[in-house]
Amino acid sequence: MDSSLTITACSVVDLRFPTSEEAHGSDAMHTDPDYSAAYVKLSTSCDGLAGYGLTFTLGRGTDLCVSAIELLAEKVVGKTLASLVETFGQTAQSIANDSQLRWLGPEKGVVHLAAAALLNAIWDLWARVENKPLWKLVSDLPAEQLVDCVDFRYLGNALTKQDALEILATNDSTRADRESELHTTGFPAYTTSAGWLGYSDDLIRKLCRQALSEGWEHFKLKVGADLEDDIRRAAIIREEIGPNRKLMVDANQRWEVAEAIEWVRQLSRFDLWWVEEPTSPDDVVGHAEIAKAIAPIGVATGEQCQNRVIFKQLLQLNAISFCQIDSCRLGSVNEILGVLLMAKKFNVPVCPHAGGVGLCEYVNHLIMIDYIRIGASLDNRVAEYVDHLHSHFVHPVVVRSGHYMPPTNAGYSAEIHQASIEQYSYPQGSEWQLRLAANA
Ligand SMILES: C[C@H](O)[C@@H](O)CC(=O)C(=O)O
Ligand SMILES: [Mg+2]
Repeated sequence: MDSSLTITACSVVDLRFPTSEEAHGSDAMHTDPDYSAAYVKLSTSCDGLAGYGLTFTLGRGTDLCVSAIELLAEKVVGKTLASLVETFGQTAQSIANDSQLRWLGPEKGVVHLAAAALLNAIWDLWARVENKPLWKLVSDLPAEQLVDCVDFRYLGNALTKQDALEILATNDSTRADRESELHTTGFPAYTTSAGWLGYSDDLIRKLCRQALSEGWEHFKLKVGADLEDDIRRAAIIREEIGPNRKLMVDANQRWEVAEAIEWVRQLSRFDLWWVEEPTSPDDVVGHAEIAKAIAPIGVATGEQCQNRVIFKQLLQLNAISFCQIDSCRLGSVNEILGVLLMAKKFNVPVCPHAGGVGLCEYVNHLIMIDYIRIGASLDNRVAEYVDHLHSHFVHPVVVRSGHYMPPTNAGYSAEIHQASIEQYSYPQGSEWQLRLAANA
């Protein structure tokens, strides 16, 4: 790497896509999501070379993330890329732990989402400089360097640096086989695209049939608002997909603990594989209680787990059977690597969340890293796929017969077409100007 390559500027755009107009992405708590992103570009001293990153939001409030990223940017602008990634775990820690901004978290909420966007852009830049897709950059790192990217603070009673090195060492001799397997068959995925809460019964049927024809084997249905509706919708989807394919449900935090147990009991006739976010993402003990009561149906959670400490507790208390990392809620690859390593140590499969804009593009890299270097298994592993907004990305995900294929372009895949930015930046983009004028 050219050691003088310097980050010269950080620009941030508030991008919003009006997905709520057709209920795409809707669930029992988020009834009108406009899939959105605070989108970062890090310009550099090398003309034409930039790093791109984003954090996922739901519409209103994206501007708060934009402001937080602008505040954090002073930690990277003027720095060389080499100095930032040399001890990347420390860089991540310094961004997540600004001595004043941390009061707004710490390591949670808007400021942590902002940290993720900024760090995602640094990872993208590093991968571009090395001319590798992000997953390949990380998969090729020497074990010590990979482990130095992790922020181990607060993990000591669950995962040490030594544990991490041992996990990597155990997987080392077989990693090339797994990498070549990914090139051939990809990583298994599931679809949520047929099951959004705001979709009509007819649309669910139609989308199930379409997904079956595309080779999907795992389906997720949104539930939690009304039991009778859930029973009817689950019956439709089970009828369409048959008895042998996997069905998961997602309540998006809608229930009290006892209510979750009873609701799942009512839905268990549809042979559920997991129940996702049954209650508050902060209620670790509640998750453990639900997990015990509904077994063998598994509890899955993570898309709104604010940081690695919550994941640590969920794992320590046997509260989850599926660990759903989120590429933008955790503090980027640095914090995610720590969670992947903990999940491996506790023998819990990682099934990343990807319902959002750009999240499929990101998890595509993360599952490759997990399979090649850390989790090293496909047992009970599926990554989420949703079929929205991919055409806005310069290098969109490639999914074949229900499997994510390894990205081939250099970087972390978050770069968005300039034309899309001009249409969907908020409020000045042409699509929003049309809508704002129509509503005036
Ligand atoms: C608001 C989002 O679409 C959310 O429903 C995504 C989600 O829970 C998932 O994909 O899982
Ligand atoms: Mg979910």
